[in-house]
Amino acid sequence: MADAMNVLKEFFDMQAEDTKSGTVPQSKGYIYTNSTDYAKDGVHLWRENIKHTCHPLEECIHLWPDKPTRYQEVIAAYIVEIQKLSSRILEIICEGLGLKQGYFKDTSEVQLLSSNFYPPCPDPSLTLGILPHYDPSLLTILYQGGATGLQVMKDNQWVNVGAIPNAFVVNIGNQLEIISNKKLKSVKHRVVTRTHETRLSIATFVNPSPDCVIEPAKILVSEQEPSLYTASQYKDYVRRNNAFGEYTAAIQNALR
Ligand SMILES: O=C(O)CCC(=O)C(=O)O
Ligand SMILES: [Fe+2]
Repeated sequence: MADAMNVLKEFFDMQAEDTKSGTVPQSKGYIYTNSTDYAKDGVHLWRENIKHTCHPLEECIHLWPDKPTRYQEVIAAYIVEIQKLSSRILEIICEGLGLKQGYFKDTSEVQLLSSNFYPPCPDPSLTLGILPHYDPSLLTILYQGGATGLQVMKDNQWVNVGAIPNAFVVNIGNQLEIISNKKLKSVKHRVVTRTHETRLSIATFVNPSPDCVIEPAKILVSEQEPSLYTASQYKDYVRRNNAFGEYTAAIQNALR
């Protein structure tokens, strides 16, 4: 975990030196953004971000940044562990919902990494690190080191998520809400900025493969509890909801 954080910090430090403002959206590879492009973003978020797909690992690893030189090796090792962790968590959720073993195998194949670097912000009242949103994933495994800033919506109030070093935050995403027919609820969250602290986070979205049909599990639907969602292929869901904002198309291409 520490290695992954270090290599991402180095990556963000290198961008500060040699990247033009705005974005490097590529149809394959990775997407780096540093919201300094006011006009285009509309909202000025206080963060830099890198996104790339991690599945299948052996096919996409060479499309990731090659500087710092250890990036590919370190992040691949991190992703392999995250994949094991998310499979375990999904097995337990599966059991908890009373679904048959292995129910999530096909729906949890694709990992998408999204890492954010939030510099200190001179006036946190003026901007956010990331706007309130729900994750379009099945699950999100978030590592935030010991940093604060993440908040979740609970009973109509923003609640700070404790900054526990060496702990992962596990967010339920929209797909798990659909499959569980809302027994599990996708969590609304945001990141606030801090005057003196930096924040580096690594979110790994555990996503269904694009063709996978997502719908409430049959066993969770009955006359008393009718289905609350219609079936949809994950790729259609992503397109319809513009799930990754202006990078939706680039990410869809990368996942193909
Ligand atoms: O940077 C964070 O801690 C939050 C990231 C997040 O919510 C996201 O990428 O969806
Ligand atoms: Fe999120």
